[in-house]
Amino acid sequence: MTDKQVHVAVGVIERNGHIFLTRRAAHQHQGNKWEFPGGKCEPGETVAQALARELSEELAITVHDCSPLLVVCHDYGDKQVKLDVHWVRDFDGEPQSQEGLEGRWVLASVLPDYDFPAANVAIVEQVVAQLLAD
Ligand SMILES: Nc1nc2c([nH]c(=O)n2[C@H]2C[C@H](O)[C@@H](COP(=O)(O)OP(=O)(O)OP(=O)(O)O)O2)c(=O)[nH]1
Ligand SMILES: [Mg+2]
Repeated sequence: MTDKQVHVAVGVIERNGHIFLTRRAAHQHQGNKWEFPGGKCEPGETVAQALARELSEELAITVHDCSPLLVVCHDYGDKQVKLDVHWVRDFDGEPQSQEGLEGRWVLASVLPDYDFPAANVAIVEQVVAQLLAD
């Protein structure tokens, strides 16, 4: 991982075939795009710890367990990201954006219709393929 690369813990929160998405704020990097909730890993944290912290802060849910799905490295030019994507199926609470962002449950089959950051193409493919296989 290079110095400039940002390590991000990303959660695919799934319940009954639906995935919870949030929409990034206009002023943020990749503003107004839909995303799988998550955020940057802090020094000394495991990805699972970072994900649990971010989802508690951003959505007020308690993650009990998560499992690795895939890692996506992407260069946006202005920023390089390493997205460490995990399934989140074992959690308590109803996700609700604590930061005033738009959020919604989306049926997996319509995920390709959403406007995500470029790095998310591979994630969406994996999620749809896995859920159709279930
Ligand atoms: N959470 C998340 N970030 C994504 C996705 N796809 C994608 O390219 N990103 C990028 C956008 C950002 O450059 C980076 C996430 O960093 P961030 O700035 O939102 O992290 P954070 O939640 O810790 O935010 P902050 O504390 O800096 O406000 O990863 C995604 O699906 N989910
Ligand atoms: Mg975030």
